[in-house]
Amino acid sequence: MTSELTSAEPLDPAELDFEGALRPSSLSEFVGQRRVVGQLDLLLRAAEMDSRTPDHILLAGPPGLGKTTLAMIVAHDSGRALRMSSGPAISHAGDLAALLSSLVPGEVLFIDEIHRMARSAEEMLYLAMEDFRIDIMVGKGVGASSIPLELPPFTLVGATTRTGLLANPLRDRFGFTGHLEFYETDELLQVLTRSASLLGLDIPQPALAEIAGRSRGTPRIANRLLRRVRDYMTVHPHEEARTAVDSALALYDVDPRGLDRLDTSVLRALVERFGGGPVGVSSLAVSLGEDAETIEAVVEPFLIREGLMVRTPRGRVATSEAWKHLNLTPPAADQTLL
Ligand SMILES: Nc1ncnc2c1ncn2[C@@H]1O[C@H](COP(=O)(O)OP(=O)(O)OP(=O)(O)O)[C@@H](O)[C@H]1O
Repeated sequence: MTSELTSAEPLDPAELDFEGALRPSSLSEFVGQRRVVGQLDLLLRAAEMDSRTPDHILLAGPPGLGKTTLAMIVAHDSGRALRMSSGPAISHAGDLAALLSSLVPGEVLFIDEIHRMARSAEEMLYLAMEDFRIDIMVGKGVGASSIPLELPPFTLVGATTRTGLLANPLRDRFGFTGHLEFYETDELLQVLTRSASLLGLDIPQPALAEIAGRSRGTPRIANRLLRRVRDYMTVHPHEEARTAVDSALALYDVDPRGLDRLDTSVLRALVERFGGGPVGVSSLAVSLGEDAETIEAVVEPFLIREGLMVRTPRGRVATSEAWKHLNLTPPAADQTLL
């Protein structure tokens, strides 16, 4: 299991409060993701000039990159109310019907992990997104009938870590899909500088830059590491800031490149148990007792971006860089795929 510190998911209520306090509330405060931010800005401004509800928006990317934050900003910047739900909370069509029928005109409906919504609800959503109406089934069997229900116009913002799991008809009904990318280190430094100032922490830039470089390209993780470094500095007030960062992060198994315990164990399994691959993600997951979806949605995108793993039609393969990172000798060139 991954540790609390390096998991890209929000975990407990204290964590959520902490995240809430650091969340940027407008597009101008949102660091990075320039392409998606520019596209969203245009979409919102055009809708405002035409006095209509903005098109439905799909936000895709690994956890902790700012999908929920952007959904909140869409509501805030367009002066609309926001309703929040998530795919796992919509376990049948009735849940979605209740949600949709209680929307106020123009409201922004955010559905996190939309790929995990029940299939029957997904089908109901097609009509709701396109025509702002749903058909409610009454009764069962031969006596069943459907009652059409008009909905107020609304903007759906869906978030997913797995676009591939969304049915095409659902994907096609979003007017815009924004793909969020991992952040560059200098962008994470901006996130951390802002967070440190909001939290009233006096941490020098080189120490913040070190945290930024070890945050897996993810603002949520950057903020969480900052919190642990702050704890460390509270307990060891005389330690120099840059050394304190190294000590705090070593304590939580964050390696110099930002790989956490789960990243390292996936890489190790790939190299040591499967000779560097190719291997299927489900075999990797079973060998580690981990969830295949977590590996696919959280670990893999980061290892691929770091140039440590590649996806091939035959499975996942460790690059020679991965062997080096683990201080192991790669097999002879004629045996490696890369
Ligand atoms: N671009 C950004 N600038 C500053 N802070 C950010 C940015 N993106 C995310 N954050 C910070 O990271 C935290 C996590 O972001 P958020 O909850 O929006 O991620 P998410 O992609 O929705 O994750 P999940 O898919 O797990 O819900 C937020 O509390 C916010 O403080």
